[in-house]
Amino acid sequence: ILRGSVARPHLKPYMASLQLDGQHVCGGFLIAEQWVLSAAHCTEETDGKLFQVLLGAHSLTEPEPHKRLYQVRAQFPHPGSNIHNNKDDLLLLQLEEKAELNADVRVLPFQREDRDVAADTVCEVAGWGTIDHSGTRPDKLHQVERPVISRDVCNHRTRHDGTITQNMMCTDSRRKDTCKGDSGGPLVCDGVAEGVVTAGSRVCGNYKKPAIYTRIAPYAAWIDGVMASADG
Ligand SMILES: O=C(O)c1[nH]c2ccc(F)cc2c1NC(=O)[C@H]1C[C@@H]1c1ccccc1
Repeated sequence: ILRGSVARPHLKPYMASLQLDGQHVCGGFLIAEQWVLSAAHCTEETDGKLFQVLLGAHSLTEPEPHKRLYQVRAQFPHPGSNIHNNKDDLLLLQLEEKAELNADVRVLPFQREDRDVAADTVCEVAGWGTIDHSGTRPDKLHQVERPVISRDVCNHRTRHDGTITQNMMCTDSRRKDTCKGDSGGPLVCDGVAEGVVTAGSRVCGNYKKPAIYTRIAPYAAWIDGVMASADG
């Protein structure tokens, strides 16, 4: 998160850190007791290894009362996701067991009504991604508020030039922005997850390249289907 602030500890109890060998790779969030939603691109350099999911954390390194690392039983990248674009950039992770819910570990509801969030709506995004242009990685969760921008503005030829589909949405990236390592985290508007930070490589903090999110509502049926089919 660029030019945000350290989050209030454990006030975003749905946040997950997807880790490999103890290293944060991407964000994610708890959508059900045994399920985390993230971004499919985050699995690109894992050569088939499964993530581990850290829940209940504020600091990535310090001991905290409800912090716990969960094993992943299975990972389900959306079948339409691919390395060439940001389409269908969603990843469902089934935890090895149901997460123990408590003050620091809680499910975040996601939007099921497929309607665009109005432009200028101020939403919030959090993550353990880079916090400055030299790529400093934070130990604590950061957050930032960002206004939604319309798909038309985001698709302008000087911005993302028509690549933003109906299943994507954008927020203003002037100075304050998401950045590498924040991908997979939720864009939260009025307490509901509306989008997932896309994990395609993208410049951060440049107003000409707004942040891109996968809208969740269009994928509600896919999410429900995967959760229902995997012994759950
Ligand atoms: O965050 C992203 O946008 C993104 N997209 C990807 C695609 C493939 C892929 F193998 C990884 C990623 C990845 N995450 C990262 O590189 C994470 C490792 C870097 C990082 C940044 C800040 C703080 C901690 C760790």
